[in-house]
Amino acid sequence: MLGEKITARAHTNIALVKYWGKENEELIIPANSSLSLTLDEFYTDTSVQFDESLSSDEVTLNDKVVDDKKITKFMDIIRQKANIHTFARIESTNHVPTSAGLASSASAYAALAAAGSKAYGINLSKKDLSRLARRGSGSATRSIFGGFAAWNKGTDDESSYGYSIEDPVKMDVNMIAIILDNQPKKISSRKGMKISIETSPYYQSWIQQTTGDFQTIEAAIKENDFTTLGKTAELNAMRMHSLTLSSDPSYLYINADSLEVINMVKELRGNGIECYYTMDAGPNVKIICQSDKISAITDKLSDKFSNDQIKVSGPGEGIKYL
Ligand SMILES: Nc1ncnc2c1ncn2[C@@H]1O[C@H](COP(=O)(O)OP(=O)(O)OP(=O)(O)O)[C@@H](O)[C@H]1O
Ligand SMILES: C[C@@](O)(CCOP(=O)(O)OP(=O)(O)O)CC(=O)O
Repeated sequence: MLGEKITARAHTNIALVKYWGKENEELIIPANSSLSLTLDEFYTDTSVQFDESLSSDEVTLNDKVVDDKKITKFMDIIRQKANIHTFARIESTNHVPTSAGLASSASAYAALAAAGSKAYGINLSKKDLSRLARRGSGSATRSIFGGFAAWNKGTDDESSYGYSIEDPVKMDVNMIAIILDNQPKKISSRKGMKISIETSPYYQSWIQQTTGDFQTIEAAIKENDFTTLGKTAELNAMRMHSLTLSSDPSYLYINADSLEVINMVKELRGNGIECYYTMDAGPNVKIICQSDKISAITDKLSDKFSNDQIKVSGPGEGIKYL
């Protein structure tokens, strides 16, 4: 028997308050709540169809056959919920560089959760969809929602879920991603955050600080206060990266090109062009700015980077079926 083929689209999100560390690795319960902006330019389309003639899941990612145990493990969670033990054909296309700190795992598992659950006949609310997506990759919890979204830390599977803070977004806010390297990173976020939580002597301070950053950014969104949002997001990102430096062994996602972009942002700011930077588990930098500053920033960036390395994105929408 062949099930119905279901296709879902999920956009990536970039955290303004980062998730960096798990309290429960199996269930992916984070050590802190996080908050993000979903982006319209980067997304994943995934289709799922179960097929009784298959003896294992058949997965293609960007038209290439992949053998990824994480995907099968995730599909097993869906199969268990649906009580259907048939394997599936899964086709996924990333309109975002894979594994390069541009949150491909966020859009990937949000799209797979939505397409997979529906293909196996389970209808989930957005909250339950976010709990399911979380089991694939933590940041995917937030990609179920558009605009500003959050992931409530919680303490167990039930209480650790995503929710919308504001969608559509009222604030004029954009992100400019500078693609410095589109190769998969050497230390995955999963591995990196594990080293940090286990060895950084500053980890507890991070938890305290990031709880305050969450409240500050949440209030800034409500008050349409771009300056506080940008400043706090920049600080939060660097606080996260300082955990990587203070870990044993220490590691670093920031490279020489990232530093060059960071310095450009500081220079632009010094010249009255308000903008802020954030970075995830890879060297690419994302600049947070308002619409009237985009051309001044991209002009400056184009002194050093080519046009196809510079991607401007506004707020994106939440999960949808195609
Ligand atoms: N469309 C997809 N479907 C299923 N799995 C995917 C897809 N795209 C990426 N992945 C998987 O997601 C993982 C990449 O996630 P990883 O967390 O390392 O990087 P990232 O998401 O790009 O960056 P970040 O650390 O900022 O989240 C890899 O295991 C990759 O195979
Ligand atoms: C730096 C981050 O982008 C880390 C994201 O980590 P992942 O969600 O990729 O990790 P796993 O849950 O282990 O799959 C910050 C964030 O998105 O909040």
